[in-house]
Amino acid sequence: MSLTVSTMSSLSTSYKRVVVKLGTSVLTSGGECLDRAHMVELVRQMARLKRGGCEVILVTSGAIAAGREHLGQPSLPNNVASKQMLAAVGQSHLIQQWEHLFNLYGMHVGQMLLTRADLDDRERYLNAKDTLHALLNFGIVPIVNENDAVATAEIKVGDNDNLSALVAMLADADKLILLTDQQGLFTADPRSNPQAELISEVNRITDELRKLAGGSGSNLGTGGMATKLQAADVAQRAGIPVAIAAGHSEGVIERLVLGESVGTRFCADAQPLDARKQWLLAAPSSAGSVTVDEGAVRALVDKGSSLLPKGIVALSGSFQRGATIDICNHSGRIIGRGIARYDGASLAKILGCHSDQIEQHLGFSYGTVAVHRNDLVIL
Ligand SMILES: Nc1ncnc2c1ncn2[C@@H]1O[C@H](COP(=O)(O)OP(=O)(O)O)[C@@H](O)[C@H]1O
Ligand SMILES: N[C@@H](CCC(=O)OP(=O)(O)O)C(=O)O
Repeated sequence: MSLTVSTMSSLSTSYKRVVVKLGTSVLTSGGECLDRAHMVELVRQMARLKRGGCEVILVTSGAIAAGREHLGQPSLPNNVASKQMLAAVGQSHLIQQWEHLFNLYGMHVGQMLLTRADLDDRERYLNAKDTLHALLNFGIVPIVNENDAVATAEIKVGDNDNLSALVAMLADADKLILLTDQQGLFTADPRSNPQAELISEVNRITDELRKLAGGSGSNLGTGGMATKLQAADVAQRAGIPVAIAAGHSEGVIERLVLGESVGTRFCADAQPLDARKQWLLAAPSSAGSVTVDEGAVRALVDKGSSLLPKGIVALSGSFQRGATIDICNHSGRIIGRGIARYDGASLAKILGCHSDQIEQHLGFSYGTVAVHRNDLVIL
């Protein structure tokens, strides 16, 4: 069978670029193998979208499931090495499937396997961005997954929900669609709470809402609703609206981009963070942390001020000037992340100091702030 683009109708939408994330639960339909019939249907919808002038980026899970399938569902220890081995086997089969299916619709695909380390420093982040945009400019569908085979705890994003939010930012997407095995976010995990109700719209992600979102109810998925909410939070703040919906609802991608209310919708923030702060929010792992006093918390959170050495009470990690550091409150909760204007050793000498004492303590000064508000994002 060979379809061509000319045999298909297109779909007219106001969106210019969407990221579609497909969880393992959708790609396997809850079973042990990739559900190829359903994958065709999802590609059909994405192809229609593309034909209507909307670029599509696919973030796909399923490498581990595909590896298990290809090796005949071996019984392996449930450890990282087994998962990495399965992902190494499965990723090539997964991308082959996607390539084959998109080719049926006359479309080319390009594979991008990322880890957090690839997005950690701003230059690498911008490189990844360039590649993504080059694929899109060439009319190619980028297909992204985490590079599980090499990702260790320190360098991995860890779940494809958060990865899809990073990709949506990299791509400057105007919609992020997270497809899973539930209709959306419920008031409790519907697997264990049949009375749970679907939440159709979320303006702000609050701590109460986070408490409703549990982990994965299956042993195939990673992260469950908790990571989907983290992803929605990041995307919202970058000005990207998000939908969580069921991958098996009929025509779900088409209906979402046509503006139909399907699943749970997260509105984009009216005042999105600028590009540099988006990167800070999303990408870096931090090289150290500072603990700040309550006055500093108020100044940072309520007034949007810079962090001064005076507000810092403790410091950990040995970091360079220019490193990304976490900012914690007295109970150790990370309240922000920013770029240090002083290296850790110097900062340790001036914490608690008034601005006019800095030079006296160090014999030099890079200015009065420890983390400038332009280099600071509140979490
Ligand atoms: N409040 C909630 N609403 C909906 N689903 C929830 C909730 N809390 C936990 N879950 C679980 O999250 C699962 C979806 O996440 P996950 O298994 O990681 O799927 P995917 O492979 O699509 O990423 C659901 O099957 C459900 O059991
Ligand atoms: N990168 C892994 C999937 C990780 C993940 O987040 O899975 P899921 O929760 O099903 O989206 C894989 O390809 O198997």
